[in-house]
Amino acid sequence: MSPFGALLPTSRLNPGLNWMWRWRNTVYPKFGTETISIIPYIFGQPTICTRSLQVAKQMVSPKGDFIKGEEISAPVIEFGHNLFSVEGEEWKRHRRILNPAFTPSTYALVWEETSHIYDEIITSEGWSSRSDVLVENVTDLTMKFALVVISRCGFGNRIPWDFTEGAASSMSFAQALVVVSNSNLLRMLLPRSCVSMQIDMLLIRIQDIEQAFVTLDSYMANLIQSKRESIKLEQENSGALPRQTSNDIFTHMIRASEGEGKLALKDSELAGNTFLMLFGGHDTTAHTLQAAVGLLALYQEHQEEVYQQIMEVSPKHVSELTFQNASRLFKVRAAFLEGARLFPAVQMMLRDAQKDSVLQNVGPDEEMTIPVPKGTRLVVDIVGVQYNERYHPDPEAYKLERWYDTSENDMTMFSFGPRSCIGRRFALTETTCFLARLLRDWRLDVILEKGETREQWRARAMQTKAFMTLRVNDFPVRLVRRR
Ligand code: HEM
Repeated sequence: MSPFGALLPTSRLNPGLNWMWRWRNTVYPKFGTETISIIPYIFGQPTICTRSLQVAKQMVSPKGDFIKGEEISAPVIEFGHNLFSVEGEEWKRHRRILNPAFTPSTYALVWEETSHIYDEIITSEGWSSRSDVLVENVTDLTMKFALVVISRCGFGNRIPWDFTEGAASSMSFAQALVVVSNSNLLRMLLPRSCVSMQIDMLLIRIQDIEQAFVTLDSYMANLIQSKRESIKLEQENSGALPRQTSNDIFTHMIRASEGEGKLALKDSELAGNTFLMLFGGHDTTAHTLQAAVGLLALYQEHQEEVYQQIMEVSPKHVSELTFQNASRLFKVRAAFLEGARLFPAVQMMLRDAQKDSVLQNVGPDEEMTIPVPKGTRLVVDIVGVQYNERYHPDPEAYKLERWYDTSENDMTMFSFGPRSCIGRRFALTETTCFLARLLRDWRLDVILEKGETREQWRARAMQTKAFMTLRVNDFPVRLVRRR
């Protein structure tokens, strides 16, 4: 469970990053408990992992015993400290600055933009006159979709669906973001001197990684500069600019970076939070949406049920699918949440014990406690929690009704308590709108191989790979026009 171990594949000798998903049904039953420890053979610190919510809540409590140590936040602080990486009073300051950017008016904007983006997809991809469309790689579609949404609603940057950028450089911003999110761990481990050498394939790849960081750095610097200019202009012309330029998350951050006192962001923190919002607001949502689309395409009867609800909400015209009507689309939201339960993009949450401490209620005997020496790594196994039959009976089964009557506190895929995901409603809004629009127009279906059953498709296509986030392997889907 070290950065080095995380780079190696999951095997009996090394848990790697994918063990939680691969061993989800075996590892805890094997030891007869919901909290286990991993002790390294050769070097490294011991790790305590749990799939019990009682124990998990103690691990992520902001009380102060367990924190995101340097190694844990390293992959997201390349550009500066941010809301994810800081602790205690610093965390409260970052959260107070960013909270006002996540309001109902932000979500109304997210809904409106998602709807526009869907219309742009239909025209730009040439789907408007087609009765049948093959989406060769769902990940490409959902990654681009989530990137365009966060650019428009997070950064007030209204890039069109068919954007082409980076013409002058050899790597586009979108590619750079993907390379950076996939390679942070590798970059942390490799000495920078490797970067100037081009000996073999591996080192050429390292050069790509470096270029991705440079591309992203310069993109973010441009973004910050042009936003500062547009805010200045907006102040001069007060109100003459469109709403998106003044109500997005980024504007809140820039204003804080120009302020003074308690609620001010330093320049490095502005860059750090910019990266965090781009990455956190994009990668997680895209991979969860991909899983949700695959599962809906697989389970036709559930898809039909969701479709019926969409038609009840918008019987006459698509314009009836409004933000105000979003709460009536609870089956659509459930399809996203069940995708996120079965394939949680954030598969684990890590903390380090900063002093000797104790974990309470460690099963199977509820009274049991275990000592946690200072320096121990703690892991909330979100896959384990979400496949725990105590919380989700028949955990491998795809059941949308699990989510019909739930509160936000039950959505463990977004964490729990004060440090839970600040972008939860943002993600739920964009994905509910996108799925509602897509399913209203198209019936989704998987592409089976000759003689393959639907369950065999699930076992083949819906395997995972883990980088900074957990994701399902690439797969195609077919869209068959309904109207
Ligand atoms: C399906 C989509 C998403 C999932 C599954 C997800 C999951 C999570 C989880 C589990 C955490 C807690 C991590 C920890 O404590 O170690 C978290 C934190 C965070 N997420 Fe998300 N997230 C999603 C979408 C978003 C979006 C759209 C944004 C921004 C627009 C975002 C921004 C953040 C930030 C800034 C934090 C740190 C919060 C803090 O420490 O106070 N996330 N997310």
